[in-house]
Amino acid sequence: MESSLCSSSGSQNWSSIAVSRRSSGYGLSESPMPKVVGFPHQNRVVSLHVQRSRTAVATKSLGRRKLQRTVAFAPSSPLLFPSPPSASFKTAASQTLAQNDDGDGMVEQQRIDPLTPIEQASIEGSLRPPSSGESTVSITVVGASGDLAKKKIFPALFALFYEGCLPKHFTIFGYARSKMTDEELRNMICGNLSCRISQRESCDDKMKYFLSKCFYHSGQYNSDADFKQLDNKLKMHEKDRLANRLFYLSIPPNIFIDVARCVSHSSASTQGWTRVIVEKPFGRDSESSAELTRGLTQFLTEEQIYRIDHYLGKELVENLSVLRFSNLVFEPLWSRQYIRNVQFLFSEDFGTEGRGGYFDNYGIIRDIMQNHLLQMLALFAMEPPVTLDAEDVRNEKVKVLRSMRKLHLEDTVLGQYKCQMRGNVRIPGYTEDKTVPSNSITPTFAAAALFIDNARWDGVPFLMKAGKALHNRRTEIRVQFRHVPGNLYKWSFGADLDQATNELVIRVQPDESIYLKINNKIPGLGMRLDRSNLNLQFANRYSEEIPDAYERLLLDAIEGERRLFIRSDELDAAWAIFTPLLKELETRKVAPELYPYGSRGPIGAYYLAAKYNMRWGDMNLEARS
Ligand SMILES: NC(=O)C1=CN([C@@H]2O[C@H](COP(=O)(O)OP(=O)(O)OC[C@H]3O[C@@H](n4cnc5c(N)ncnc54)[C@H](OP(=O)(O)O)[C@@H]3O)[C@@H](O)[C@H]2O)C=CC1
Ligand SMILES: O=C1O[C@H](COP(=O)(O)O)[C@@H](O)[C@H](O)[C@H]1O
Repeated sequence: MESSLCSSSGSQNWSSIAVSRRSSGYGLSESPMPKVVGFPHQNRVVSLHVQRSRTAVATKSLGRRKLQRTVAFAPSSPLLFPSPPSASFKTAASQTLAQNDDGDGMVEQQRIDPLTPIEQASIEGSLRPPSSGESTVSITVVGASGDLAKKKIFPALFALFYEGCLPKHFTIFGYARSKMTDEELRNMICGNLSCRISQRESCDDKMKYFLSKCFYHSGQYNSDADFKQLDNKLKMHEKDRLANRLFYLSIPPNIFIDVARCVSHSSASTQGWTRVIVEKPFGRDSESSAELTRGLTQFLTEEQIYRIDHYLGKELVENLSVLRFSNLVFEPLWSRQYIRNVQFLFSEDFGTEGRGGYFDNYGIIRDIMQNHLLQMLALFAMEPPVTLDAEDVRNEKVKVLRSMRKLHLEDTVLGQYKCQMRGNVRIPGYTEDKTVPSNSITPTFAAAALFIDNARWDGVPFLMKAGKALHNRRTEIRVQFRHVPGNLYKWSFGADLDQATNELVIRVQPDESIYLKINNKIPGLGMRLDRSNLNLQFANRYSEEIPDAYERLLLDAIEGERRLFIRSDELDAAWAIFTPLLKELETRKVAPELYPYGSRGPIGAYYLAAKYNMRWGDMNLEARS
């Protein structure tokens, strides 16, 4: 159980990897006192803080969730968690380093990179171990006065604290230009905090304690002096402990680079790690995305940048690989041989209310398809990774994204919602939003047919559909299987054999579930067939509350687990698929088809599916609940 994992005794000891050029790379568990190991690495020193930690045991090969699984199977096995680790483990870790020194292209290239200020500081700092032997994590939410911070980030941090997943020593800072006292920040946060339904004990006490660890600093986003003041405040809280710092950039993208510079120059940890979570949008197309990456990497290493896509933190997206790779009934079917098409569906039953200013500059393709749906597609379609390590998984994602055909207009349908009457109430259309230009042609709906030109998926349409102001709120992956060859019961389906195809539905939200549509005999003396669902509904099966995506991702960032964050080459590959279409839309000023608020979207989407001889799974009668 996740909750028991975080609450268990080891949760307050943290591993710290100071200047490792590779993210989840090297972790050793040794003694209660942190040690600093310096590795001469040609002209530079790569150093590791080696500290007693449950998570630090073999960090490279055992991620948190792998540990979790191990705990679940053998909770009391002393062999699984040797403490201190065996000599053989230490040797294995040293060999990893030696191998990297010798032949690894990535490290080779890094040898000639100049050190960033953060690295320089960290390297210098790492030669001065902290005197107390303890470590602390400081989390600064930049853009703390904003919507995302209020609704998602602070509540997720509290949930982690509530579950015992934050280390013993932690401090949370809000940073933004708005003037606010610590108390005002706490008042702003507290309305959105909630305790897990399953375990409400000491809820009020925990909230009070958590709020007492939250502080606020007001400053400009481009002011080194303001970030230096933040640094001083952080130091007061960190005392003489080894300080690790996480910055969450919950701000508009045009100020990402200013903040990265200020963090790097004025607020980076000089001893422990410094990591920066960056929110989407990561650019508007291939060029602007590459420019953003170039800007950020002037001040941060790629390993310090955690590009967040909150869909990767959703329970059923995380479950996708488990479903596929650990079930014999699915794994062999996962190819063009058995799968006819795959659909990635996103719908919201509300418009862009309140976010029209942001949205109009991006549109639904950039807001949902290029990131959330494409990330799910990559996880769905990638080849089996060598291990579940971040780099192995991300390598496979990059490969499958690079095998995808570039998207063009003829395989796309665009829509924009218009006003609709509900009884006597008039629900305004997109362009009636005051923050949206009245002649905007930004799509609030899009459907697209994508293809992966590799051996596994050749010819299989991967359809995406995403829209705002539709009839329901739902995110799903639908896998439609091929017809059964020579189906003995085909007479019972009439002319429409499509009625008989098996369909696997992974409902990401709401009402998380996985169900498989099968053909079944209706009980009785006759022979009548019926479509039924083998249904795994999470709410019925599991009593645990499903954690919010931001909880998982924040915890991963604190632990240095990078698997669910987007690497820069992955981002490049993702933009390469959509940029030609986005350019085409801009130059040709393609007008979207209007659809009424609360409807099922433009009719054009049906024709797109028909072009590939398929139907949208969410349009079947049985999917209409
Ligand atoms: N809200 C959501 O659901 C999602 C948001 N995102 C992304 O997360 C980030 C934060 O989202 P959200 O909280 O909604 O954003 P906000 O627009 O609320 O911005 C956050 C804070 O940034 C500061 N800010 C806003 N505009 C500017 C500006 N032009 N120049 C300088 N500072 C500015 C404001 O703080 P102050 O004035 O106090 O400095 C504001 O409180 C954005 O990048 C967004 O795209 C991603 C996914 C979902
Ligand atoms: O990133 C975004 O996601 C939300 C939808 O997230 P969900 O977790 O509520 O499904 C979307 O509303 C927003 O437009 C987009 O920027």
